[in-house]
Amino acid sequence: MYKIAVLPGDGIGPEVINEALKVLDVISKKFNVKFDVKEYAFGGIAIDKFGCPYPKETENACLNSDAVLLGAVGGYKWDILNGDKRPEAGLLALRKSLGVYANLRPATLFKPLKSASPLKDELLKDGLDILVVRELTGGMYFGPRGTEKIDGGFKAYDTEVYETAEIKRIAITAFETARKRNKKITSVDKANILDTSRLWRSIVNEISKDYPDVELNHMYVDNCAMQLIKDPSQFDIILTSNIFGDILSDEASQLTGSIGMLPSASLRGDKVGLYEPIHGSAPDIAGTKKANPLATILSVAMMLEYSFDMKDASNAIKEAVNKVLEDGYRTADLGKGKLVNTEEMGDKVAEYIGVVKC
Ligand SMILES: NC(=O)C1=CN([C@@H]2O[C@H](COP(=O)(O)OP(=O)(O)OC[C@H]3O[C@@H](n4cnc5c(N)ncnc54)[C@H](O)[C@@H]3O)[C@@H](O)[C@H]2O)C=CC1
Ligand SMILES: CC(C)CC(=O)C(=O)O
Ligand SMILES: [Mg+2]
Repeated sequence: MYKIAVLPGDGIGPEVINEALKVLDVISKKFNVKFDVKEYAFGGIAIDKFGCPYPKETENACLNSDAVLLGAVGGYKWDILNGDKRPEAGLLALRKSLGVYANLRPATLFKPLKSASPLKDELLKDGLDILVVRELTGGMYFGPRGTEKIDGGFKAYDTEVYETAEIKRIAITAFETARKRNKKITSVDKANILDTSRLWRSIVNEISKDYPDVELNHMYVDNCAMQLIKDPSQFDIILTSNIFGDILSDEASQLTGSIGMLPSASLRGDKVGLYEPIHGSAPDIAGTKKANPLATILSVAMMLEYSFDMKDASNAIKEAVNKVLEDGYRTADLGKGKLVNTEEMGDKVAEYIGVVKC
């Protein structure tokens, strides 16, 4: 029996989580594994109910679970709040409390979605399979920040801080992962300007000495943003900092057809893993049944693989997603096809996994 703390969150979060749980239920029956699934308040909804985005009860449940499955947080309603009072601050606190420093974001193009990608056919002939390995518990989002009143207005600052140990461990994750993939890493930084990036680069170079079989190159982040569109086939693993990984993975997602396709796993060695789609709470489409649940469903596939060592079950989900897309079913973000809403897409994946619908 695996204990899963589920944090639906805000906006489309609960909508996509419903579909992910539908799929998990089918997996439970097909693979005869029990999941103890409990939902907890998190994000804006927790602010409304308890006055804080990451209540103690939720934190205890997450720390005592085998895995955490998250929808998304945030929304217009809470945009007037500042700093630690915001739903997004709860997200940072969750990641920090679990210590999940390694955020794996696979940008994979499912073949049936080729026409939904903005890339030309010749750039997609070998498909698209990039893994962004993003440092998740340090850097700009966790450095000192503040706003102070000064003559003539205000002064606001955010600070990027990285220590050797933080860079070492994420670099090791990337090199170990590279050995299981195509042995190629592009480390992305801004070492022509930032001290943190120069430290990043020197430590990545140092770690690379232990992995002579893995090809390493370095690229500035502005160039990387451009190269991703120009020729994404040059990338296999992109190893980068918290803020750069956040931005580049949203960009990479678009090459796969939609941000609604990208799952993620946030890991820390053998500790509790956190699984979430890379997208946010999409308040612009919340309540319209337009949300694509596949990123969250694919996050369940990552959970099965990384936290529960259930590779067959994980593959069953990925194959079902591919088949559903092959048969032409599309949520609105995926372009032309047999238009389905959020629930219908979840139903289709559940059905295609090969168990009687429940
Ligand atoms: N992990 C999390 O909980 C995250 C939360 N946020 C929060 O989410 C809120 C909205 O942020 P945005 O910048 O608009 O980013 P977003 O990722 O929520 O949405 C960006 C665009 O992509 C679309 N989109 C996102 N997910 C989709 C899906 N599954 N299916 C179809 N379309 C989808 C949205 O409709 C929107 O047009 C903010 O409060 C933000 O802080 C943003 C990113 C991550
Ligand atoms: C809302 C941010 C704190 C995080 C984010 O955009 C992300 O992790 O993708
Ligand atoms: Mg983001």
